[in-house]
Amino acid sequence: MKELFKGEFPRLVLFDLDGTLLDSVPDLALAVDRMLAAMGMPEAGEGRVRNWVGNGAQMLVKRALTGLDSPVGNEPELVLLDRAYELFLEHYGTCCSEKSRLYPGVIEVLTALQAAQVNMGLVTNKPLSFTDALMGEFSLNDYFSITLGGDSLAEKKPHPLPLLHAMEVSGVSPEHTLMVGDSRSDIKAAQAAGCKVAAVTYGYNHGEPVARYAPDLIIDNLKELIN
Ligand SMILES: O=C(O)COP(=O)(O)O
Ligand SMILES: [Mg+2]
Repeated sequence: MKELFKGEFPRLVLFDLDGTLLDSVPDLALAVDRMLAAMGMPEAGEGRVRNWVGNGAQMLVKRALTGLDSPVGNEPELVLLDRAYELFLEHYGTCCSEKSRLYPGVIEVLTALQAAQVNMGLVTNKPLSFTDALMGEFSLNDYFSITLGGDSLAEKKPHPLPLLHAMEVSGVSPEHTLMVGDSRSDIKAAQAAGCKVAAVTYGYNHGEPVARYAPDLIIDNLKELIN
């Protein structure tokens, strides 16, 4: 990544959570399927849920209720959505760290960047309450000076607001900032915020290759950031 910053480390690295640091789909699928079962609907399964993660919990629930990747124009009824969302929150709260695991190299990379005095932030679309719980569970808190969830601000990724906010709070300009994520939302948010973006190939990008969104760097393993 240093090649993107004139041979230096960036001053600020913003990480996405789901699909970038944490393989969270097994537990998200568990909660979605428990929600669907409670509503008398057929289960979706991990394979389909994998394509539905990345735009926040509300959108995940909408996709699960409609079975559609893009439910815009086919919105579920509000009472149904409210009930389903409530059930999802309840179930995910009980299982969010059951099968989820950090990807290989995560702690090594965060430790190396911290040692190099790079400022780090976590910018996820996951609701903040679950984000906080998972960060505690996986001992991630000490690495990040700022954590933003999908419900922390008025907009979430792909809107640039959370990235711009993290930069402002950290006192670092876009030209010295790198976003690291797994989906088109991360890439689009970074491009709109004017910072560089590295995309991992192993995460959840709605079944599309990340290259389609032209990130500045594509990596198969997080450790490539520090090599
Ligand atoms: O949609 C989600 O909740 C996951 O969000 P993230 O990939 O931004 O961490
Ligand atoms: Mg992600």
